[in-house]
Amino acid sequence: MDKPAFRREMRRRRAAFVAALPASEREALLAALAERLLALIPDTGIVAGYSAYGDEIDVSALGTALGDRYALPWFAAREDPMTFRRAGTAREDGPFRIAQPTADAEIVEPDVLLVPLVAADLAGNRVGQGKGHYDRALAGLAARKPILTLGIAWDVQVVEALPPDPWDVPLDRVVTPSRILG
Ligand SMILES: Nc1nc2c(c(=O)[nH]1)N(C=O)[C@@H](CNc1ccc(C(=O)N[C@@H](CCC(=O)O)C(=O)O)cc1)CN2
Ligand SMILES: Nc1ncnc2c1ncn2[C@@H]1O[C@H](COP(=O)(O)OP(=O)(O)OP(=O)(O)O)[C@@H](O)[C@H]1O
Repeated sequence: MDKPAFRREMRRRRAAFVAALPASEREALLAALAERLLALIPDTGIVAGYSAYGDEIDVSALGTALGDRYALPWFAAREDPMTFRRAGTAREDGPFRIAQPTADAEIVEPDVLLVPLVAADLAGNRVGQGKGHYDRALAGLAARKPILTLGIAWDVQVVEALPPDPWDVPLDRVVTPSRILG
């Protein structure tokens, strides 16, 4: 199966899982994920999360818990590289129609990067949106300072093995509501 077909297949699998997930169970899984993440994340440093959209797993509870230390991806335009700004509380829609901090929020360099996944394997190889935003961010940030990278997903998004592309930078850990891999 080629990568676009695999990505579609995994998005379908995620959609089917989320559609069948009762609200109460969803809340329990989100709380379990936030708790696992809080236990893994060091006590200091900037943590870049993401504003979940569609069927992605929501990490906003972690953002609330981290307060000032929480940052989000920020884009001026679709073609621009991904940057990060302190999350604060104000949000506006970015060019991908994903909520982001306002343009006056401080630019920051994360020490911990939460990476929303379409799929990952047991070794931390990853498939995302396919636009290379996280591929480039992982390469760029890691060249400047040590960074902890945590892939975030529902359990159904984890597969045994994915063939990595040459530019792929494996994740340090993959975290789901029930497991920490890696
Ligand atoms: N919640 C969240 N925030 C994120 C990402 C992500 O995957 N999830 N990103 C990850 O890089 C970055 C934004 N990059 C993105 C790149 C492409 C699309 C996009 O095209 N989405 C549409 C169309 C997909 C398609 O090409 O078919 C979609 O999902 O329907 C979205 C975000 C940073 N913020
Ligand atoms: N370090 C990099 N610098 C420039 N371009 C890159 C880099 N890494 C990847 N790319 C390009 O970005 C695209 C990423 O496609 P790929 O299918 O690997 O996305 P992905 O695994 O879903 O990851 P992402 O979540 O980063 O989009 C490819 O076209 C690749 O050539």
